[in-house]
Amino acid sequence: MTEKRHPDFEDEVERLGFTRQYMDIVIKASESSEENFRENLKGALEGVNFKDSSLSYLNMLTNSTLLRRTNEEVRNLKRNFSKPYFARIDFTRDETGKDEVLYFGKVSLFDKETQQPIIVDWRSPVANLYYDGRLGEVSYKAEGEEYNGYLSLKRQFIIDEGVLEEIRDVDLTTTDELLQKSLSESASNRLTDIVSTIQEEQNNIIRADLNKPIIVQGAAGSGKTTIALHRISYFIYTYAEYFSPDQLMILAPNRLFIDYISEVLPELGVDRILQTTFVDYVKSCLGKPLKLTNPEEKLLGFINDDFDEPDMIRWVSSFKGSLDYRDMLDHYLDDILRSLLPKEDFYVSKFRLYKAKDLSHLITYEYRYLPFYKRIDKIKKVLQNTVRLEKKKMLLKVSQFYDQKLDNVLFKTKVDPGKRKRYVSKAMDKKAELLEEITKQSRTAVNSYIKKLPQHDVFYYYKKFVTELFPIYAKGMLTDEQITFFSTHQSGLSKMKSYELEDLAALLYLQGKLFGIKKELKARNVVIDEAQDYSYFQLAALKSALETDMFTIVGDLAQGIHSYRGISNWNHILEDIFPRATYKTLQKSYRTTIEIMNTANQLLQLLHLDLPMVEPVVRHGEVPQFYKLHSSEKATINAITDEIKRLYQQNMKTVAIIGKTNKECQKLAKAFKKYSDLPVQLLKENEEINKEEVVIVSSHLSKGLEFDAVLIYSKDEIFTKNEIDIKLLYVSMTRPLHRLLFFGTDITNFLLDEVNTDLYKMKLSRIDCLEAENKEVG
Ligand SMILES: Nc1ncnc2c1ncn2[C@@H]1O[C@H](COP(=O)(O)OP(=O)(O)OP(=O)(O)O)[C@@H](O)[C@H]1O
Repeated sequence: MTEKRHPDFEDEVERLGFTRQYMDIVIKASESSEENFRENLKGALEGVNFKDSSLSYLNMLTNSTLLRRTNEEVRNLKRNFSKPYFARIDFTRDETGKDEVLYFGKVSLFDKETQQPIIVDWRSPVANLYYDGRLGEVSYKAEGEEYNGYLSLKRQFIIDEGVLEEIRDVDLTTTDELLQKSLSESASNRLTDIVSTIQEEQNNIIRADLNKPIIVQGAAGSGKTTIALHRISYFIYTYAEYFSPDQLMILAPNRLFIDYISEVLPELGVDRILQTTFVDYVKSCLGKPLKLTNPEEKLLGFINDDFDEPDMIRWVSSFKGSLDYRDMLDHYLDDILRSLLPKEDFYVSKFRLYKAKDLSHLITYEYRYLPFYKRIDKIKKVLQNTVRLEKKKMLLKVSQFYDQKLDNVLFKTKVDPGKRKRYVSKAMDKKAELLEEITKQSRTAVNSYIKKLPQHDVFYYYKKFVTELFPIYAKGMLTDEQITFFSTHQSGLSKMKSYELEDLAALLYLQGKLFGIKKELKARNVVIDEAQDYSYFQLAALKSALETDMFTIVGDLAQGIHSYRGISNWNHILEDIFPRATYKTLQKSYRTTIEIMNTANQLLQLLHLDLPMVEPVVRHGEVPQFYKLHSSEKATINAITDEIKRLYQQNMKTVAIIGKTNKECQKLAKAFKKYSDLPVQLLKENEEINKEEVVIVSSHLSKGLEFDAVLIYSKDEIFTKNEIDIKLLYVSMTRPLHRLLFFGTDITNFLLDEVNTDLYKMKLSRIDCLEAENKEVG
């Protein structure tokens, strides 16, 4: 049922030709002036047979303006010109009994004459039939209505540079060959879109209720990042009228990762979305530079067992990420609010225009929907309005009062003229003085009144809390030992005028509650990747500051290398932070081979997490191989270089060497520069990956990335059987698409002694073999 012998092949070639010509004409119509368009069209139409369409040459000429599209649409058409669609379905609609033939691609295109779709966008509701529907009776939903019908054909196309290469009809028995083909290809160092091979379980996540948050626990390589990006694309398409892409935000673990996903964004039409990291985002929200201790140092401290009191350090980190900490801050916020309530009534001159009690009521109740200092702004406006309204009245009252007095004196004949004169002059002075006072105070009273209220920034409030007030709020909740440790820890940071990553949730939370977040930073829909490394409070603070629960949260607890500050289960998040969320899991891994996944799965079991084993999509490869390091550095580098060259010969395009920590990687990179002719790139967090070079990257930074082949290297730093190490090793082992090699002083460096021996191979490098042969000959 494949290749060029397919009976419909010629028809499909013709259809593809027609589609491309139509696209070409639309592009030209949109880009050129009317006159040029006519000229161009003559050329474009030569030899084109529009037998399938009702378009005629004349029609096209008269409709040239109708063909015009927006710049964005033209850009999309151009982008997809070489591969306009990837699939087709034949669907007979119950309602009308009509047969519909629909081609799915990454743009939509309509025949202006017949109003028939030439290409249907993969995000349209009817495309669900392709992703979800088996052949036979099927249905799909669009705008709340259900449509039924009969699906008689599902066809996939492989089109390369505008040429139809293959057709495959998918039925119940055939496996998804397009998926197999796509998975066997090599990694480009950038994520790609998968619209033509989205699987049913993934489609369910992409299209899950867009009005609800979603949390996805997905195995390594199950497509979480990819699916999250496709869901945004689907969201933008569905809500194009209500949302603009700049109201969405992607939070990625680091800059390197943003670069890694950046290629897929324009392909999916979502490149206008704000892409940032949690740290950068919080910094923008706080609006002031802040010094942050290097979070990796803490991770390394745990990895290397550097801390005197590791349990307490771990406790502080996890406490600052907990909802208990948030609750404590809520009590503190109650007290801050109390401190902001006015103590004095508001006067202009002798006139009391507002009672403090009433203003407090406004702050506490009427404006409770606003951040505290926004409420004060409101109060300011209320007072300014009141003054404006009352000013005339006050002036009048004073004038009338003194005029009356003066009248009385002037008409009292018995009064001594000298006395009267003095009285009049005094009264007139008093009147003038009061009028002036009212006029002046009307201008200044509000500002001076508001100025008396506490005016501090978020850093002041937070610092006061952690360095002074903490024991008060923590009393009864924490032990004395914990309180003392916390206070000392924070004072140390404060002395260095520094914060640590774990403080950012609290700072963001306080900022949101006290001052609010600037409009341009207030995303209405947020995607969080690698969410297992977030703390509960980080998620709660984002939700609170952004005032929305529209989050797409994807992660994998098995890769939670920051679990000392991160989350350990999704239930807590579902119950306490996002109760409206849909929860889904992805168990299939699309990245790597069965052989590599089997080995990684055995490590996963050491973690005793309540997670099922990862199911690799059926794709075989070589079992992972272990190579023993040489005693001489030079010989080791030679052996590794030789193996990498062999990998390149086997068409592995991207190769990475992963070491446990950056220190191990630095040493290796140095040795490589000395002894190897292969160019290497020691990857840093803010760098782009260079495809041409062998990437050397530390295990924690490799999270989320993928390469054709991965060598895990361990000389000075071994992976021990503690939780962080197992996770780091698991992350490293799940990066390759095709090949996994271990280079170490012993198999125990990689916990391979915990793995069935048939799941990996002990190998001698070619250089070792040669040496062994030489010895024998000798
Ligand atoms: N349906 C699919 N068709 C083709 N390729 C797919 C599909 N789903 C996932 N992939 C590929 O599998 C690989 C892993 O995807 P992705 O990086 O999104 O997974 P992940 O769950 O985020 O992984 P990790 O947690 O390990 O970082 C990518 O190369 C992606 O293109």
